[in-house]
Amino acid sequence: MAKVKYGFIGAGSIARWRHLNECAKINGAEIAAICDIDKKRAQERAEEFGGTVYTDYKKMLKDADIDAVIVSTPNKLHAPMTIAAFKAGKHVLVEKPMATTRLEAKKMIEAAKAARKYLMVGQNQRLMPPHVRAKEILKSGRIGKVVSFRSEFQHPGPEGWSIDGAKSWFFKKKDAVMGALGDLGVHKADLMRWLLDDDFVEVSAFVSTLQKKSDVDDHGMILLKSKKGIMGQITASWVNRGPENNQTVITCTNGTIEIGTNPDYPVVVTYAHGAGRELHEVGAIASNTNQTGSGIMDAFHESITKKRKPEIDGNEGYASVATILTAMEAAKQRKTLKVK
Ligand SMILES: NC(=O)C1=CN([C@@H]2O[C@H](COP(=O)(O)OP(=O)(O)OC[C@H]3O[C@@H](n4cnc5c(N)ncnc54)[C@H](OP(=O)(O)O)[C@@H]3O)[C@@H](O)[C@H]2O)C=CC1
Ligand SMILES: O=C1CO[C@H](CO)[C@@H](O)[C@@H]1O
Repeated sequence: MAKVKYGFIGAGSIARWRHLNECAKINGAEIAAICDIDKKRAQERAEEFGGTVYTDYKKMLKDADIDAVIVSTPNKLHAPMTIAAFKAGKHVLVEKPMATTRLEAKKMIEAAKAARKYLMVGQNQRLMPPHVRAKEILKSGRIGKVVSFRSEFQHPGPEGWSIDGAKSWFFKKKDAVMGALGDLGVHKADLMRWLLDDDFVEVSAFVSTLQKKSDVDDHGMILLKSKKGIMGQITASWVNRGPENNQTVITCTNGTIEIGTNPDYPVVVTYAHGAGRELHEVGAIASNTNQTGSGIMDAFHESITKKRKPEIDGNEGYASVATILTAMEAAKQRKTLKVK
């Protein structure tokens, strides 16, 4: 079988540490092209991983040999680049948040349908080994039904991740549109929808901008209610100066699951009424580096080669980003809103 040829738009942090790295290790995958508006950056990546260098993604998309495209650029560019890639007949893996408005997200889904190509969204928290284990435990039914949860993603801010440090686009409304809620909260909205096998129907939220360098929110909290009636809380923040906090605690009728609260045991189950504990040693929760589970690139490649719709498709991406967009609206209006 011929190799699947991939083109990368955006050669920054996530492309470098995850997508290109993972792609280079996949049998049957070829890094055919790397595009970045910063030519030097694209050239550096191409020296390391191979591929033709582009600075204009529209030119790259004209290459008929490229089968699939990975969009990892500032949020605002996700939708136009994805739609252009579908028009050029490519499959697309787009980073989260998939879009910055509901309309854009819908147009991306329609464009995928019209092109008969796959759209996958980079909501990679679902693939982290502790989260996969927690899902298995919940599914087994041994700790009963979920009642409530809290899930947090707090780290010192994108300057530690992004290629441009404190000057990064993440802090600029014109490129990022959303702040910490859109950046980290969307991971948690997606994770919780998937873990609970449920959708959020009502939200209220608070957001603030605590750092001068940011003109988007950098600290936010959402209260959520699901279709099944589960209530929970998501915190997303770029102002935590301690170690990264990527924790989830799920309370069920027969016990509690803690994910990421104990450094030695990423998943801890405590049964109700002193009926014992389970300590699970299962890999790490990691975004840009040290990923120990299978990555999103592998999942995307598998979907293409096995001709199977990606599990994290456009509709999944839509439901997660719509939860966050509604939370942002709820915060602004100081109201509880129905997720739409
Ligand atoms: N799933 C996950 O765990 C993660 C997801 N992400 C997501 O990935 C996306 C990218 O983030 P990250 O890699 O950290 O950001 P970076 O800033 O490190 O990289 C983005 C790159 O895109 C380039 N770029 C900007 N405009 C264009 C354009 N028109 N054409 C081609 N390239 C362009 C930037 O160049 P320049 O700097 O010159 O503008 C930069 O090199 C974000 O949406 C983020 O939310 C990020 C990290 C982890
Ligand atoms: O998981 C992640 C780690 O931090 C990055 C910068 O805030 C995010 O964009 C990313 O999704």
